[in-house]
Amino acid sequence: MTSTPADLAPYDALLLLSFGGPEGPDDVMPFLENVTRGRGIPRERLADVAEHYLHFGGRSPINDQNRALLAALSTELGSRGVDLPLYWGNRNWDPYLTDTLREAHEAGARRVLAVITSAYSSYSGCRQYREDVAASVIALAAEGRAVEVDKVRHYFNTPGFVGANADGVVAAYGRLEPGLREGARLVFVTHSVPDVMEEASGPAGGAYSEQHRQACAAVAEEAGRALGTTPAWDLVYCSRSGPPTQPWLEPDVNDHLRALHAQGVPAVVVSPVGFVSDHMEVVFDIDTEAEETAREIGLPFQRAATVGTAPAFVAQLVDLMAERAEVARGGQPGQPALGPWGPSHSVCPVGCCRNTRAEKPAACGEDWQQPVLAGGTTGAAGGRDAVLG
Ligand SMILES: CC1=C(CCC(=O)O)c2cc3nc(cc4[nH]c(cc5[nH]c(cc1n2)c(C)c5CCC(=O)O)c(CCC(=O)O)c4C)C(CCC(=O)O)=C3C
Ligand SMILES: [Fe+2]
Repeated sequence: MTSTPADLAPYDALLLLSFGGPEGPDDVMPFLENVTRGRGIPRERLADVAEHYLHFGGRSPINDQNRALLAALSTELGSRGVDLPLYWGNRNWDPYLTDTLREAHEAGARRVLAVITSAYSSYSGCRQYREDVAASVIALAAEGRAVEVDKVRHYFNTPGFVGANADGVVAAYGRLEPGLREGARLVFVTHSVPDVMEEASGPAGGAYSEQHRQACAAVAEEAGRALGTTPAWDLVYCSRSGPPTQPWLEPDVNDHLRALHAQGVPAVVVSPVGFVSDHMEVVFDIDTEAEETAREIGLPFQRAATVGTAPAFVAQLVDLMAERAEVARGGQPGQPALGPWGPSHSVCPVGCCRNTRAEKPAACGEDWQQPVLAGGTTGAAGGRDAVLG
């Protein structure tokens, strides 16, 4: 484990940036309208998804999981002597990002380091958050507030993320009947995305599924060390939406379980490697639907834990913050990464995870420019202290 300087200079605040979710039945439709604004999701799909949330009392698990992650991060930061304020802001629900950044600015924050609750490159998992940050920073500049936001690199191939997933897989194998363990297939599941989003993901396209395959291979290999042999694995998808005419990544997890059963696979361990905690997709699409499919066809099924607040994952996120601060100071920190691609970029290249629908400014990228403050000065480092006194 790296030692973290108590000071994450030049940053003066930290941010957990997430998706947000409804907290009760009355929030469900307004939340879904926020999520799907301009995204071309059919109404029937919205009604279906509203049902998933209502099935759980209209409350998404995601906010409480983020609260737990914030608490775990605070403890880890505190144990390393870091006492920067840690904020939480969402794309689709309260606390909304702009309000959070305004509050941070009010309390004195000028350079904020963000961690996003998504491990992989894609428009939905990365650039859309960067667009949200840009929109918030621009809105605050119009109020005369200068805030700069950077993000940590993608963590799909970091030892802490891979290790925590591997621990979950090993524990799930341990819950299968002993006679079933050896032949049990390891089925990794992530969020499906439209083929066009997959093709635009990362700097050169195709990064979404490739990063997943690299993470899956690393998790399987690490789990294999504890299990005695590396399990055979597949990567499959859940939560397809959009019109049926639009191609999305396949196979769907339910179809895949049927196919495995037909091939004679005796059992499955399902690892939701695409999700950092037990989101609605995990508790509904996997624990409810896919589990039911497995039960229907008589396929023994164990679901591996998501990384959640696993200590190795939490420590990894704090390591990434320390690394990113060193990069911002002009240093060259070690950047541990498993698999062929090595460490992901800290600043997104131009065109990375391109928005295929519209061109919007995106923060944390090579082509991002801090907006001009109301009053005529830029918010860029150097000028801002003079402006704001
Ligand atoms: C790649 C990806 C992640 C990243 C993985 C990550 O960040 O972990 C992610 C996260 C999440 N997605 C979430 C919820 C929703 N996503 C939707 C719609 C969509 N997601 C997409 C992709 C992704 N989504 C796409 C391509 C669409 C179609 C519309 C569009 O092109 O934008 C819809 C609309 C209804 C529907 O279509 O299903 C909902 C309600 C929640 C909250 C869950 C909770 O409440 O616990 C979370 C964390
Ligand atoms: Fe989603």
